[in-house]
Amino acid sequence: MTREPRRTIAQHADDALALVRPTPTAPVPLDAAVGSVLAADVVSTLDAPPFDASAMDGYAVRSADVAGATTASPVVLRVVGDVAAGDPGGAGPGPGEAVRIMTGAPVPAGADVVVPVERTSTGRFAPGATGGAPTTVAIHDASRRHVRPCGEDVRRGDVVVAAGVVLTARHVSVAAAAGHATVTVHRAPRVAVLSTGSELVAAGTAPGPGRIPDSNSVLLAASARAAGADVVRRGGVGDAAGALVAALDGVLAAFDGAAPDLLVSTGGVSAGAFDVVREVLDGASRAGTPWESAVTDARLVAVGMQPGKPQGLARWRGVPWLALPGNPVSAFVSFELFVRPVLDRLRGVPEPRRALVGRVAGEGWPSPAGREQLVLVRHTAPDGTEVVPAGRAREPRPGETPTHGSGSHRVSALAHADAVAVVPADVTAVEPGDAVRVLLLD
Ligand SMILES: Nc1nc2c(c(=O)[nH]1)N[C@H]1C(S)=C(S)[C@@H](COP(=O)(O)OP(=O)(O)OC[C@H]3O[C@@H](n4cnc5c(N)ncnc54)[C@H](O)[C@@H]3O)O[C@H]1N2
Ligand code: MOO
Repeated sequence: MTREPRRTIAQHADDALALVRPTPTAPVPLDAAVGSVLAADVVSTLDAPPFDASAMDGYAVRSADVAGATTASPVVLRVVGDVAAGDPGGAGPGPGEAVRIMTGAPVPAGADVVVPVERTSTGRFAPGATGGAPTTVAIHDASRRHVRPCGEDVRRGDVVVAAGVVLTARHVSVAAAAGHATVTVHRAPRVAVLSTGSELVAAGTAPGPGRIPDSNSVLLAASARAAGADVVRRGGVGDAAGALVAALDGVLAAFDGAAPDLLVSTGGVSAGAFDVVREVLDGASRAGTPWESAVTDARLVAVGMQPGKPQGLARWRGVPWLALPGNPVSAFVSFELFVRPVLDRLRGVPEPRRALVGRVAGEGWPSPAGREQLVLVRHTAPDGTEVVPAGRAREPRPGETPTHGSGSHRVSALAHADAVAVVPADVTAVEPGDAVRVLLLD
């Protein structure tokens, strides 16, 4: 029997990350850029505001005219014009004069104060232009300026959004305000997801004897898509090397002929007689086969973790390939620990690893010696710090013999978890009240 090299989670994550580089960059319209990673700083081409602008609907006046105006002792000015938002500005008030001005309009030359309409004898503006309105106005209070100075918020040349962020609606709105119609982003990673196993049937199909629904390819494809990837999915590849080789070659052309950036498979990596991914990756089995030269950098490893121990990585005709185990919870934690950081690196995230956060165990549980344990947990209160094992759809009934092991087949817990606790290898029991570190799930 050959023993696989034993790796820690951190080592295997490093090995996986080393397979990929960020995708190429290109300018993309703002509406299409949300969710992508910004590849170049957004530098403002404009001042914001681009001119001294009124912050209020009111009258633009000269401060020297209105100093000390009060309701009891107002200053009366002659109204000589209008300036609305979008007007270019134009002639300002002379001494003893006021110009009606609207919020966002450029403050005309000569004026340096805007008096809100409520602080004047007008009280409120009727809709429409000045015609017919009073030609004088009494100013009751000009103690505040209500002018937004040019460049107060942003100066031309300022970096308004820094490279490396995952763009949201907020970021692209700032890019628009800064004068841009496009931003430069990394291309979405192209990811092909394959699930292997002759027992698998497509979701929604009645399984029949010995068969089960293919939930892993749904999980991995949806997870990759939510992480910003373009995804093709090939579910239920049969447990024969030829079928897997054909499926791998098939997905190489599935993105309109462009090569994927990453292949992710589940199943077939452990010790079974029909573990087809192992067969294709394993050097001894590969020798002399038609796919011998298609596989490079292949490693089948035992990672010191539970669940998720058997893992593979390689390149298939040069394309990075992460081979995850088939048990559903194993596939899930493998995605979070190994695939997600690889996707993040591909799409240009500068720090592809997620930080763990501190929580408190609300219940205890046993943990295997010598392996890091990944436990699906849930918070007991929405904003709380206490977590408990996420559980599953139902507990054993009286008289039922509970199964042993890590429970990596119990798919239903995935619907209850909102975090994964990462228990160090030297811990053999988590006690209620213990500090635990968790990976928060989206
Ligand atoms: N003799 C040994 N047997 C096993 C070992 C071992 O070290 N020695 N390791 C166990 C561990 S740990 C794991 S994890 C599994 C991983 O096995 P594979 O990656 O080869 O996965 P499969 O055998 O194909 O499947 C395991 C399990 O998961 C179900 N499965 C597979 N694919 C899907 C899918 N797409 N959707 C839903 N469920 C899926 C499959 O039916 C099996 O029940 O190996 C242990 N065995
Ligand atoms: O390590 Mo396996 O992934 O126990 O279930």
